[in-house]
Amino acid sequence: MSQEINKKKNFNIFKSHMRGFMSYSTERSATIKSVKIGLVYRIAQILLLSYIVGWELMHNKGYQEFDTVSSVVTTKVKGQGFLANNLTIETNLKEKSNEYFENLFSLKSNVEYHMLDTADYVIPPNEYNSVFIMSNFLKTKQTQDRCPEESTKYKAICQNDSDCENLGSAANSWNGIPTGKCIRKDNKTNIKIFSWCPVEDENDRNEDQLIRNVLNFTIFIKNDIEFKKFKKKLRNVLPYHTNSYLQTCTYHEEYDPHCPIFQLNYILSLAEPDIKEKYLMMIKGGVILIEILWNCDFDFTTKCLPKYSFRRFDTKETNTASGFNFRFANRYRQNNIEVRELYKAFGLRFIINVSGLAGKFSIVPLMITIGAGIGLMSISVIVADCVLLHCTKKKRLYQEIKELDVNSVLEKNFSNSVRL
Ligand SMILES: Nc1ncnc2c1ncn2[C@@H]1O[C@H](COP(=O)(O)OP(=O)(O)OP(=O)(O)O)[C@@H](O)[C@H]1O
Repeated sequence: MSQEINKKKNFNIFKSHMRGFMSYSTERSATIKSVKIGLVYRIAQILLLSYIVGWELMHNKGYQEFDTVSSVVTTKVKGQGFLANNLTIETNLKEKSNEYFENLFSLKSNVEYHMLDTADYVIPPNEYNSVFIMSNFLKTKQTQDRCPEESTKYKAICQNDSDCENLGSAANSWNGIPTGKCIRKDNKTNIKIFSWCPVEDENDRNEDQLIRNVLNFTIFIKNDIEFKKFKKKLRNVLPYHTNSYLQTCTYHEEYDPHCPIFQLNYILSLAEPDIKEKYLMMIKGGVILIEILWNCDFDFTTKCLPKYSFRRFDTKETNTASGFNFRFANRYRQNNIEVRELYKAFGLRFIINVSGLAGKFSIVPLMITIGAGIGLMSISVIVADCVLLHCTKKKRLYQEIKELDVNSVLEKNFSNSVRL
């Protein structure tokens, strides 16, 4: 008995599923004369239309196809740097006034100078999308020998030879190999090492290691770009930029925004507005990003001009690991002994970053934007339907009209005709 009931139940479920599956809903148009619904519908239409035309078509240039920039950058630095003899820098730099720093880097009439040019202070001479200008350095003439380790190194100071044992990993950052002995020099007793001697001494810093006049150096940035899709090649050296023009112009945001020659002082004043920080950067080193932006619209013109911006990339002066420096050495033989001049170079690393996007009218993106816009317009119907079916007094009636069940109408009509 119960088996038969179950069978019947399953058959009924199957029948209702089949009825659902075998039904078809078709669109039906119903005109509702209501100011409120009409207003909601039109406002939704206007908003969508202004979004499609204003934002997608006009602002996002939905009628254009785009291409990103491919670029090559080369640089050339010019300017005369000077080393002044026998003047010392004071150590408490952070407490010094701006005038003190200005004095350090400016030229003075009463001192003897040693001149440096681009081949001396640009290291290495040529780099990809980057240039390093040395503004300060520490030079140590060295030979292979045994000498005291620098006092600032961890565990480098000793009292007697027994202190030279069990150094562990402390000696990893040292200048040479510990010999296991102490050595006394200049009223200090330090561990003796086998190394390039004498070792570099950070505390022995003279003003003559600062390169004066650095702020007046100029960088010529030659930037060639290409938008492959549009077969367009452009450069930041413009047709009216003659050699004599390039030798005299310097970039200025307002007065000469297209001159590709940049004065260091101008770049630094935009990248680091704090004057003291600017000078500390030249003493301890720093990194500056030069951004070149090519945003081009080739609809009505084939011309396009770059925009430059400058910002400091490294973190400002902190007590640990601030600044930017590296070492290099010049080697030669003197009296048949190998000698090297070790340079610890501090300076400004300029990184040049080129980005850009070009757009040009094309029928395909225009059609895609219009098609997507037409699709979006149906949202206005959804909004009006929502208000109609859920926020009006006659919502039940509207729901019935909207979701009309044809079978029930047919049944009603049939019973009416029978009655007649
Ligand atoms: N950093 C710079 N500051 C000022 N002028 C520059 C700078 N770099 C190049 N110039 C000048 O721009 C012009 C074009 O430079 P480019 O390097 O193409 O030619 P160049 O004849 O090899 O230059 P040069 O021999 O003077 O280094 C030259 O007149 C050059 O002197």
